[in-house]
Amino acid sequence: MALVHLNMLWKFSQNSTSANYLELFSVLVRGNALRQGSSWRGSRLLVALLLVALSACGAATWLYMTSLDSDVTETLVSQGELVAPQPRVYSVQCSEDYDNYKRYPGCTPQKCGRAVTDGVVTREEAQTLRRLAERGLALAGSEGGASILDLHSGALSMGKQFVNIYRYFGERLKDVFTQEDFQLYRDVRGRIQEVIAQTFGLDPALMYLTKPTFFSRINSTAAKTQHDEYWHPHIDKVTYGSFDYTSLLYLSDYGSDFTGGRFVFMDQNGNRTVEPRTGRVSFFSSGSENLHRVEKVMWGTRYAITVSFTCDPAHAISDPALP
Ligand SMILES: O=C(O)CCC(=O)C(=O)O
Ligand SMILES: [Fe+2]
Repeated sequence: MALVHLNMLWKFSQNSTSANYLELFSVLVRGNALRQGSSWRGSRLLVALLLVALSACGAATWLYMTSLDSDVTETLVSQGELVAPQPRVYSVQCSEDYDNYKRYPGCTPQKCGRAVTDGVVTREEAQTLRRLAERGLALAGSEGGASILDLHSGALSMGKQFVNIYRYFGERLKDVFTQEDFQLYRDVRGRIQEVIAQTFGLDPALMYLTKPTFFSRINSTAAKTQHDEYWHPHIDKVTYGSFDYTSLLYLSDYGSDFTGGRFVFMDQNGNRTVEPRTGRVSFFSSGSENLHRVEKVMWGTRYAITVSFTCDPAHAISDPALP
C-alpha cells in the first residue's frame, strides 16, 4: 500500500518541473509576506503563548498525578549494590495480625520490618544451591509460570500437579542430590536464622524452621494453573499460617539472568522493591505490615529459595535430608 503511494508521488513529481515549483512557492511566500506582515507576527506570538500555557498545564497535571499515584516505586536495594557486612534494615509498625496467635516471648515479633543482606551467603554457595535447584527442577517442573521444589515434603511441580520426589524417584535421587548439597542448605538456613534473630532482637533457639520451604524457578511462560501464578499480592502469615519471619535467598541476578521479577513491598504510600542478586538474603516479619508480590518475569529464569520461621514449636519442621 505504502509502495503504491510512493510510486504515485514519484510519477506526479515527474510531470511538473522543479522550476515551476520554485516559482509558485516564491510567489506564494512574497504575496503572503506583503499582505500579512504584522498580523503574522501577532499570531506567532499568540501560538507561542498558547504553547507555554499548554506546557505549564501539562507539567502541573503530571505533578498532581504523580503525587496521587500509589504506584510510585522506590528501590530499597538495587541489584548492583553490595549490602555487607551489616544488613540494611527498614522498620515498619507491626500489624495486629500477631494478636490472633499465641505469643511466644523471645520470638513473636515486637519489632517488625524488612532487611536485606549480601553478607550471609556467598555467591559461590548461592551458585551451588542454584545448580541443586536446576537439577531438581529438571526432573519435572510445571507447565508454565512458577515451578516449586520443596526439599522438606518432597513436593515437586510436575505439569499441572505435584509429585513427591522421595517416593517418585526413590534411589535415583542419589544421582541428583548429594549429602553436601543438603548440608549446605542446613548451614545456610542456620546463618539466616542467626541474622534474623540479631536484626529483630530474638533468641534464635526459639525460632523454628517451618513449612513450606522451597526452591522456586520462575520464567516468562504463561501459568497454566493457579498454583503457578506467583505474582499475586499476599501476606505470608495469611497464606501460610505458621510463618512469623520470611526469608528469601536469591540464586540469580535481576537484570542479567532475568528481567521483571523484582520483589515488591506494597505499602499504603507506594511500592518499595528489592532487586534479586545471587546470594542476597531478604527477610521480613510475615504479617500484613509486609504485604508483597513478585513482578511478572519478562525474560530469563529467576531462582530463589523461601526459608521461613515460626515461633510456634507445634509448627516446627526438621531440616530437609536425603532419605
Ligand atoms: O520469590 C520471592 O521473591 C517471593 C516469594 C514469596 O513471596 C513467597 O514465597 O511467599
Ligand atoms: Fe510471600
